[in-house]
Amino acid sequence: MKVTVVGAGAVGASCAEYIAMKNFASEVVLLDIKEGYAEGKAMDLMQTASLNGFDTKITGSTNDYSKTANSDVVVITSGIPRKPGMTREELIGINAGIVKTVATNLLEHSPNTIIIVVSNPMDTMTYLVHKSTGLPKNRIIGMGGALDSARFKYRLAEALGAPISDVDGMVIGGHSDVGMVPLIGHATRNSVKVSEFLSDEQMSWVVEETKVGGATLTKLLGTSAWYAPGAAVSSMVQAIACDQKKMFPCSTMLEGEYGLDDICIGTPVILGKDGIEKIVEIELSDAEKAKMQESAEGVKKTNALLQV
Ligand SMILES: NC(=O)C1=CN([C@@H]2O[C@H](COP(=O)(O)OP(=O)(O)OC[C@H]3O[C@@H](n4cnc5c(N)ncnc54)[C@H](O)[C@@H]3O)[C@@H](O)[C@H]2O)C=CC1
Ligand SMILES: O=C([O-])CC(=O)C(=O)O
Repeated sequence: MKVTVVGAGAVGASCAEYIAMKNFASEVVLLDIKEGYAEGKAMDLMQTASLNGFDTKITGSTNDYSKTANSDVVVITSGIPRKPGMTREELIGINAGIVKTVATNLLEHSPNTIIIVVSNPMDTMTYLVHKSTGLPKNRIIGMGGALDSARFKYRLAEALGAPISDVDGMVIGGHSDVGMVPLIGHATRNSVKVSEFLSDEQMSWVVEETKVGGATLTKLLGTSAWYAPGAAVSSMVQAIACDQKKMFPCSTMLEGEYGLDDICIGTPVILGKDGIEKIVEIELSDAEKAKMQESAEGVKKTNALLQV
C-alpha cells in the first residue's frame, strides 16, 4: 500500500506519522510546494522509526508528482488553515485553486487512486474534486465526521465522567461551526442512551462544544488543530488499506440519500478497499432531519461560490 499525503504542514505530517505508527502501509510520500520542507519532515519522521518500531518508508518531495506515482490512496491537506476568529468557509478563495490543481496533478500519476480531502472548507473542496475530476463517487472521500465524532466522544466522556472507551456517538452534516449535527439522541454509554445519565442542559453543552470544537482549538493554538485530524485521516486510510468495512461519517456525494442531491456532506459510510462501499441511511428524528437540511443549505451556499 502506497499513500501520498499532499501538504507536509501540521495535519499532513501528523497524518503521515500516525499512518507509519500503525504500520500498515509500505510507503508514505509527503509532498509540499515549499522547497525541502517535505523532505525534511520525511527525514525527521524516518529517524523515529527505530524508536517507534515501524517499517513504513516515508519519503519527501518538493512538488515532484512523479514520486507519487501509483499511490493507492492520496490525502489532500494542502492549503491554508484558519486563524482565530475566522470561519472555515473564508478559506475558499485560496484553497479552491490549490485543491483543484493538486487533485489534477495527483491523478496524472495515480489514475486509479482513492482521494481523501482534508483542506477546508472540506465539504465544498470535496464537491470541487468531484466536479473537476469526474472520478466515481466511491473514490472521493471528505474527512470531517470522523474527527467531529472523536471530539463528540471526548465531550460526552467529560460530561458523563466516563472513560472515552465507554462512549459511542456520531456527528453527521457539514464540517462547519454551525452545520455539524451531533446525534445526541443516538449516543450511548455501553449501549445505554446518554439521556439516561445526562440532563438536557448537559446534552446541549456537549452538542455546542462539539460543533465549535475546531474553533476552540484554533483560538487556543493560533492556528487549527492537527493531532486529532491526523489520527482521523490515518484511521480512514487504514480502513481502506486493510479492507476493514468500517463505518465512519464522511463527506460523500449524495444522490437522493437523506433527501439530498448534488452535494457532498457528512453521512455514515462503509470504508473498505474500494473507498466508500456504501452510504448508510439511518433513521433520523424530525428534528435531526431538519438540522441536516439546514446544514445542507449552508454547504450549498458555499458551493455556489465555486467556479467549476
Ligand atoms: N477536514 C478537517 O477536519 C480538517 C481540515 N484542516 C484543513 O487542512 C488544511 C491544512 O491545515 P494545516 O496542515 O494546519 O496547514 P499548514 O499550513 O500547517 O500546512 C499546509 C501545507 O500545505 C502546503 N501547500 C500549500 N499549497 C500547496 C500546493 N499547491 N501544493 C502542495 N503543498 C501546498 C504548504 O506549504 C503547507 O506546508 C487547512 O485548509 C485546514 O483548514 C485542518 C484540520 C482538520
Ligand atoms: O477548525 C479548523 O479550521 C480545522 C478543522 O477543520 C478542524 O479542526 O475541525
